[in-house]
Amino acid sequence: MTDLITAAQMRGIELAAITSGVVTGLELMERAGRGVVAAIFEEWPEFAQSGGRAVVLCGPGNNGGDGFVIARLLREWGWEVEVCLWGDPARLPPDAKANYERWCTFGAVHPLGEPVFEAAELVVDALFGTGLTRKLEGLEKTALALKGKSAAGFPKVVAVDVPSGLSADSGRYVGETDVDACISADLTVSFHRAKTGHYLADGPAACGRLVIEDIGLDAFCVPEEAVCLAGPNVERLQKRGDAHKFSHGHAFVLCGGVGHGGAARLAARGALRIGAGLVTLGCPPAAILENACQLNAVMLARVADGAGLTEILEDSRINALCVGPGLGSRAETRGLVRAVLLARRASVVDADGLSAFATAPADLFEVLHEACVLTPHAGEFARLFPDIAEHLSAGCTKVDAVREAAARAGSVVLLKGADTVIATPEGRACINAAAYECAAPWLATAGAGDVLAGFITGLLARGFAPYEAAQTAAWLHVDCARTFGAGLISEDLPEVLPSVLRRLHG
Ligand SMILES: NC(=O)C1=CN([C@@H]2O[C@H](COP(=O)(O)OP(=O)(O)OC[C@H]3O[C@@H](n4cnc5c(N)ncnc54)[C@H](OP(=O)(O)O)[C@@H]3O)[C@@H](O)[C@H]2O)[C@@H](O)CC1
Ligand SMILES: [K+]
Repeated sequence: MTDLITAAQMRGIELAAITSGVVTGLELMERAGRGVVAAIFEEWPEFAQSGGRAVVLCGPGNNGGDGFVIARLLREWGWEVEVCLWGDPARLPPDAKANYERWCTFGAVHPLGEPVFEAAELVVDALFGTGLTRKLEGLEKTALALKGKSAAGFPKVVAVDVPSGLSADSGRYVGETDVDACISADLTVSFHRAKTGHYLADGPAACGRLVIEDIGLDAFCVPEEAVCLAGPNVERLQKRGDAHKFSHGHAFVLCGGVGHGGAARLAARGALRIGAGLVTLGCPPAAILENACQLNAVMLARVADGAGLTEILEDSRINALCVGPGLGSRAETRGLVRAVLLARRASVVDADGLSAFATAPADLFEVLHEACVLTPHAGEFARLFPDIAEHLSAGCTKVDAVREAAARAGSVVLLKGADTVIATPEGRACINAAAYECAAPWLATAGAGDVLAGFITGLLARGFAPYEAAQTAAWLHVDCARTFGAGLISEDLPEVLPSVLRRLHG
């Protein structure tokens, strides 16, 4: 599992290293600068062969200090380097000042004005890193100039730690800085561990490609509350040779009325493909014929209302439920959700199952329990947790928002997006990022969320714990989309799952 940390956690690790006496701040800055230059040459090997012209933009803190190191190292490689500084050199922090003074023995430092980048092959953004605390102003002309590349794609823009303007925690532009006033990089080089902001919100688009350089801090522990990148539990996904269908559980998916069964059928298909031993679709009596015409391996049951469902759930072998996809705003929806949750089985509450409680979220929280997974998209989340959604708009990170929501709901919450965040009531959290080498643009398609709900339900039926089920399902969902590629529609997701599982089990 890849750990992700916040800016404050990174500062804590750096401080622990420096106070332990094993390394100085100056040495860490040297390692950071060296790491950036190594990453640049790895990304563009031609830059290591022949020197070129580089402009290094340095800011008023230690990010700027890294910039002075990079300028010196590039110059040693034969590059012609120009350095521009934002702010007053007399006010640089000590390590940055030491590297500023060292650079001054080689070349000039210009005030950051309107640099001319046309002739540069490389621009290094060492303006602001993890210390950006407020709205960034005055960078508009520079940022815009950098967005206009030559026909050959120059200059390449490399951000040190984070592209200036972006929050290393939330992945959003600090203080609602206009995106045009922020740097967009081709490559971002960060240190020790990726930060949550590299994967959330605007982070991936602003960072370009992301490389993490080791600066020798591994002896200093990652904090317990670190977030990780989601990954599948490959071992648990495998099935034992001696098992029969009931040992893989029985998933039950609630279905909408006539003409509204597609979403639940997609979920049911997902649950079956991911390995639930049996899957039953529970639909209103009038919709039996419609569903019978479309289903084979998925079984059918009549469910008129909450009371009818409670009767069916007397069969204790039904061990995982999915309620919400395609249920609509029928009067029965709330009753069905209540019946599902009062049965105290592992359950996924999605889509209309969540929206049904928009006017009275407390009624839902009252019956939720720790074996549930809520899978809202941003709109459903805002309806259930309006105050938390406001914090999110005000700059709180998506991780913190989902943690807060999970604590309130007393259930696992999975907030969908290209940066899906999953959290438990106790504060464990992971990000399933469809970004960088895992980008899955074709996943933004109708019904994809229904299949995800089905995947989670299927894993719950197989006995996965809720957080583990949500994490593994979310990862597989993105991997299915990436494996299928262009032209993906939701029906394809369950069908491509076997090849994804085969690859995983190699
Ligand atoms: N941690 C580590 O292990 C390592 C860290 N390293 C490097 O250090 C970087 C962090 O350095 P940092 O803490 O000095 O912060 P940084 O981003 O340079 O900015 C701080 C300056 O910006 C100013 N400022 C803030 N907002 C502003 C605004 N809107 N407009 C204008 N000014 C604004 C702020 O001013 P103040 O708020 O104090 O008034 C302060 O002067 C990190 O990203 C990495 O590159 C590596 O060397 C190796 C290991
Ligand atoms: K930067």
